[in-house]
Amino acid sequence: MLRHIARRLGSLHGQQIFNGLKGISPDQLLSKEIHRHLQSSLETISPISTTSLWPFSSQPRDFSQPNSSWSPEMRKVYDDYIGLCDTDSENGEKQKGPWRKLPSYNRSIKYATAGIHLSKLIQAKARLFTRNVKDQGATFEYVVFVNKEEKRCVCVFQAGHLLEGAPGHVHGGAIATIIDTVTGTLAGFLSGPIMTANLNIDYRSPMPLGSVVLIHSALDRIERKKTYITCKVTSTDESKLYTEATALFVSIGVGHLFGSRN
Ligand SMILES: CCCCCCCCCCCC(=O)SCCNC(=O)CCNC(=O)[C@H](O)C(C)(C)COP(=O)(O)OP(=O)(O)OC[C@H]1O[C@@H](n2cnc3c(N)ncnc32)[C@H](O)[C@@H]1OP(=O)(O)O
Repeated sequence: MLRHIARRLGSLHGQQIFNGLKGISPDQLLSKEIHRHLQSSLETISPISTTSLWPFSSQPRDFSQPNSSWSPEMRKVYDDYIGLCDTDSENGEKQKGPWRKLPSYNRSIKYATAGIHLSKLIQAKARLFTRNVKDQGATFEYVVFVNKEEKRCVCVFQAGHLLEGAPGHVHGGAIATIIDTVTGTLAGFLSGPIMTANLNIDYRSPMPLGSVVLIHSALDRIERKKTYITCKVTSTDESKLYTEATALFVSIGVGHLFGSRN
């Protein structure tokens, strides 16, 4: 199917996409591309050439950029981590930092080369659960920073008013969602395409709506197809523990999503 779609796109775009897929199975295609993009800078998608006839934008929107709904606390933690990321110095040289901010799109497929175009063709109405509400600040505001060397990440998360569970506090399912997302992002970054097999959560303290918290995730171990991640959710000064979790992700070929076992 992907080759068929690429053939149609390729006819619009100088055969670029289809030629790139020759000899590669759909499984290999997305596995390779998604993994390569996650492992590399994750900064931009390689855009395919566009013509004025092409109705779609070629750059996906990064949802993990500051916006007016962010509290000063959210912005301060974000700025602190940005200060630890790769930067361009005044003389134009790259300065290495231990952290990297990951972009966040409203569909995972957008991480793949030409994924923004494929996303218009495959289940076009689908949206990532955590990025499906347009009202900024209403649900999940979050940014993930990853430290590749230490195989861990930190997510700055501001919980919006539509995430209520117990009165005035964040729903346990919403907390599970953001934990699944952050631990899954780290597992995907380290191991390529994965799915959640197991998620264990201990809720230690209620999290007030509007809270800004840190979600610390780290690799525990990798055994064959299994990637084990540990997770702690704390206040931004790390004095308060809200939640602890462990997660198991199993590596998949993309064919797994279409019913084939490999
Ligand atoms: C893109 C970036 C940004 C994107 C940012 C977004 C990130 C979002 C991340 C969210 C991800 C999700 O929510 S995913 C949605 C929720 N998850 C699902 O729907 C998954 C449904 N389950 C499945 O499809 C399957 O059961 C799998 C893939 C989990 C496992 O497939 P399988 O076919 O059973 O795997 P199999 O090869 O037999 O097993 C491999 C090894 O894992 C072990 N194993 C398998 N399942 C389990 C289990 N539940 N608990 C313990 N161990 C297990 C086996 O014993 C074996 O161990 P050994 O013999 O090697 O010792």
